[in-house]
Order: sequence, then structure tokens, then C-alpha cells
Amino acid sequence: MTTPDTAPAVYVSGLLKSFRGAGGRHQDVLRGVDFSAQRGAVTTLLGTNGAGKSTSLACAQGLLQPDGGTVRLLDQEPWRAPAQLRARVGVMLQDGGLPPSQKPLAYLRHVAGLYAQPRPVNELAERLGLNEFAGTSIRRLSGGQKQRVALAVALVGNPEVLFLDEPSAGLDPQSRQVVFELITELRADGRAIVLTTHLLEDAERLSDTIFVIDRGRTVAHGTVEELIGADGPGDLTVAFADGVVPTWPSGINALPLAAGRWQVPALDSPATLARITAEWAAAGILPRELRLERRSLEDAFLTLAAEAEQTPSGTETGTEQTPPAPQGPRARLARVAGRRQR
Ligand SMILES: Nc1ncnc2c1ncn2[C@@H]1O[C@H](COP(=O)(O)OP(=O)(O)OP(=O)(O)O)[C@@H](O)[C@H]1O
Repeated sequence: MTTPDTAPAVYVSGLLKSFRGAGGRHQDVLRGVDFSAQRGAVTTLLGTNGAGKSTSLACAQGLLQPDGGTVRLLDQEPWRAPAQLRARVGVMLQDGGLPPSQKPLAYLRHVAGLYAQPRPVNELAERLGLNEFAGTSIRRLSGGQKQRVALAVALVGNPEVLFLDEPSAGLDPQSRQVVFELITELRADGRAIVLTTHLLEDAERLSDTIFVIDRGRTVAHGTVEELIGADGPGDLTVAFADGVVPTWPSGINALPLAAGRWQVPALDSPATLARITAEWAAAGILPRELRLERRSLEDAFLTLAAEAEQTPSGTETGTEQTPPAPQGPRARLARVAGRRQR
């Protein structure tokens, strides 16, 4: 990755991190993570479970010191940074990191009191529905309720940079919508938002830039359009009335589906589409339905994961390699998609 022209709020390059695993051996968890986050943008680290997203975020925030690579957070090395830097950064951790015996609103007020210009606590509590359980101690809250408190705590200091580790995990649709709206507002207000997710739908909906992390490495980055390949091929699906059997120009790979439907995968040019419809015009047939669907982020992610799987994983001598994924990319994505259904 080249150094960006404008100084990003977060800049991470060549990040390395090992942990001592079972039997005292090192496991290389990060083996070359690169990402940067601009102000006024949502930057997403996308990857399957265990890819290294949370570890990358922890290094970028200064909660963990990396073994190698460069990290700049608001132009400083975060693990050496003074308290003033902390005050400019909001963090929502995956496990919440909240004091279990405290009550949500009292704790939020306490945290707000630590900042020079906090957001109004009542407004945040209202937006995130914290009043419903204001009198319950944090340890008794549901997972989704804790998530909402954790997000409020991350936001209350009015941070310039916001790190959100899986912000929508475990939230009901209504709360998820509120979180999306808050993130969109923060972006419009010029904050740099870095989030992690393995939910392709969330990544597609929210992100200005996505960095795809696979087994400790950044394997691709770009806008959703760039990753999908907006000008690339799409799948054409057509349906005909009962008894109509379409003819196809030579060289067109049309696959019959159920109930009078056909699919032409990876249709790659307007000229090909024109040839197909000209054939039907000549035969005097009109489809009941015609849909050209662009590739989804899911398709792009599958391709990237498959490519990454074929790349040998280099690592230092004497250390334990990150074990190859036990399943293929399709199965790994199935797990991702399974979680998306929640
Ligand atoms: N403190 C630690 N000690 C040992 N291993 C760790 C530690 N923290 C993380 N790991 C390992 O590092 C790998 C990456 O973990 P990480 O939490 O960064 O992944 P992730 O991409 O955030 O996954 P998920 O989507 O499941 O949250 C995992 O194999 C994990 O077990």
C-alpha cells in the first residue's frame, strides 16, 4: 500500500503480531495488515472469524503493541501516546469492557464527566434506548443491550476517531438501524470511523472503503464498487410464459432453471445482451421477466478468499504458521452468511 497523499486519521502498514499459543509456540496472527482511515469516512475491516480484525484494531488503538510494522493514530504512535490522544478517540470493544456492577446511565454520566466537551448524555441515552434498562446493572443486561451501552460510551466523548468492533453484532433490527444512522451522522460530521465486521451486508451498506483481511493479511482493499468490479460481468436471469422455449444465439451459455427460467452467468457486454434480445425479437418472443444482477460483495469476497487460499503463507522460521483454514472459502463464507441471518 502506498502512503496516502492526505494524512489519514489512522495509518497502519505491514502490521505483525504473534501470540504465544498452546505449548509456548508462537502463532503469527497478523502477518502484514495494511489499512488507513480518512476523516469523514467509514473504513471497514472485513474478514472471516479469526482473520485478525480485532487484533488489528487493538494495535491501531494502542491496546496492543505490534511486533512490527507502522501504526499512526492522529499522527502519533498510539501505545506511547499521552492521555490527550485517548480523549480524541472512542473505542467500542467486542466484549464491551464495561464495569459489570455499574448501572448504564450512571456509568455513561461518569464517562461523560471525563471529557471536556461530551455529547449530551440524555440525547445519547434516548437515541440508543438506554432508558429502558437504566436501573439494571450492566451484568444483568442482554448482549444487545450491552452493545448499545458500549456504543454510547464510545460516542460520549465526541471522538475524532471511532473504533467499533462489530458494532451491529447481536442487535435487533431496530437497534441496528439506529446504529447505522449514528454512524452515518458521524461520518457526515467529519469523524473517522473504523469498524470491523464479518457481515457482508453491513460492510456493503456502510463502508466508504473496505480492507479485506484474510488469515492475518490484507488481501484487497477498495470501495464496494471497486471490490465488486462495477463494470464487470453480471448474471442475467430471464423467465418466459408456460410453453415458450427460447432460442439462444451461438456461444451463449444459458442454463435452464426451474419454472421456465433461464440464467446466463457472467454476461459481460451490452453487445452480448443485444444479440440475445435480437434473437428473441426475430423469434417473436418476449420474456415475462428479465433481470441483470451485478456481482454481490459476497461473490467478490468468495473470489478473494479462494485466491488467498491458493497463496502460500510465508512466516518466520521457528514460529508456528497460522494453520490453514480448516474449510474452503465457500464453507467459511457459509458460516459468515449463517451469522448474517440472525
Ligand atoms: N491474546 C491472545 N492470545 C492468543 N491468541 C489470540 C489472542 N488474541 C487473539 N488471538 C488469536 O488471534 C486470531 C485472530 O483473532 P481476532 O480476534 O483478531 O480475529 P477476528 O478477525 O477479530 O475474529 P472474529 O470475527 O471472530 O472476532 C485468532 O486465532 C485468535 O484465537
